Amino acid sequence: MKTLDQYNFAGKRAVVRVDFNVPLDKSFAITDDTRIRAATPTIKKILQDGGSVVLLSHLGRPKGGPEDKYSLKHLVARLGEEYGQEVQFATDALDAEAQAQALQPGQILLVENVRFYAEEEKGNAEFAAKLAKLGDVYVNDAFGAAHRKHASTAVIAENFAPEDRVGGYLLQGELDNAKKVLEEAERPFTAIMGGAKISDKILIIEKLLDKVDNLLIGGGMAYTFAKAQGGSIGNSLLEADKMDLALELIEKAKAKGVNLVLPTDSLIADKFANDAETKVTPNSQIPDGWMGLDLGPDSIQAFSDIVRQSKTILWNGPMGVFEMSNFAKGTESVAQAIADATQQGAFSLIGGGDSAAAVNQLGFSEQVSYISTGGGALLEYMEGKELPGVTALG
Ligand SMILES: Nc1ncnc2c1ncn2[C@@H]1O[C@H](COP(=O)(O)OP(=O)(O)O)[C@@H](O)[C@H]1O
Ligand SMILES: O=C(OP(=O)(O)O)[C@H](O)COP(=O)(O)O
Repeated sequence: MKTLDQYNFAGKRAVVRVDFNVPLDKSFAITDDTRIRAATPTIKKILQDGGSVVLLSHLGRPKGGPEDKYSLKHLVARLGEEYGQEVQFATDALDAEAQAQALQPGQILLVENVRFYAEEEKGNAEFAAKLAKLGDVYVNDAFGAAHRKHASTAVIAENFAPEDRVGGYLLQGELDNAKKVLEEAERPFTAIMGGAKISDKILIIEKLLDKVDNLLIGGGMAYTFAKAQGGSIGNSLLEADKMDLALELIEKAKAKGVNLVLPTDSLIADKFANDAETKVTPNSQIPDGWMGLDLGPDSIQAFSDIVRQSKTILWNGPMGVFEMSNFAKGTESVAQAIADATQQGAFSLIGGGDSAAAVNQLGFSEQVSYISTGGGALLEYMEGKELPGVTALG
């Protein structure tokens, strides 16, 4: 893959695929601009070389044509601030060529949501060829969408000569950090998996069993393990069809000598609400009508101790329902332990939309080594799958 520093953009018009799929509130204000800020070094480098930039992105998952709430026009003002200059806007991805051709060196054009055309997600070659006409070099910096074989993330590259296909700084940086964890992890290496569903994370957990010394499993998915081991979990989250798999994972971990740690206690609630009644019980003895919504104090202690002694840490998925303040302590404590370990020289990589949001929301973003902009993309890469967005640059 050709890197940005190997390319001189002077006099070139670069089609840059970014992942500006950012959360917007009801009045279309951006609530987390991490992905916008993460792509800025790439855009600045092109402009500083004397090139111009045509930005392509998706926003959300529009079905069946344009929808105002998914319009990238809501990002124009924020992008203008980010780059300190005017950002032009093309209201239709298939009618942007004249505007693109009129760009002068140093200018930026943002093109409307490519997913307003169904051809984008289908990876339609004709559609991709039309998008390719918007520039004379293709830069992919959309790591968060690199696991999609869509027209603008992958197929488009075929329309450019190999020397005019370039990986952006963000794409490169994400791959470097993921590789560092997978291939050069200093030991002890601890992975912390949480969140809601085992089914989403099963492949990565299996893969990690070959890599890690410690695997800590918290959050909602821990209750399927507790139930599979014969415990009572009340109304806690359960994927009943994954109980056998949970037991298999425990056996595999044993066979591979991995220290798989499950929570021993939980903070349980009598309803799924911040003002619920709460108490602490062993994870295997949750009464009917109650549900585990966070780690209990013993589990927090055990998880934090292991994290603090680790030299490489990978975290994906919150330890409880951190969106409700009364159930955020497990997630916050693990984040604190990661921050402490990082300060002692450990390398910490945070992946997954909700984990990244938790780290940002709880104020730890400056205290970890790297927060990935990819959710699914990072997991797929770590599972050993090929990322079409990266392969296409070859
Ligand atoms: N004990 C629990 N019960 C129910 N939901 C939980 C529990 N622990 C965590 N969650 C929820 O899991 C969600 C995140 O899951 P997931 O999407 O798998 O994480 P990520 O986006 O980090 O990969 C959060 O919204 C959180 O509230
Ligand atoms: O938000 C994204 O991925 P993520 O939810 O895995 O972090 C990317 O923009 C990809 O979006 P998609 O999952 O609609 O293809």
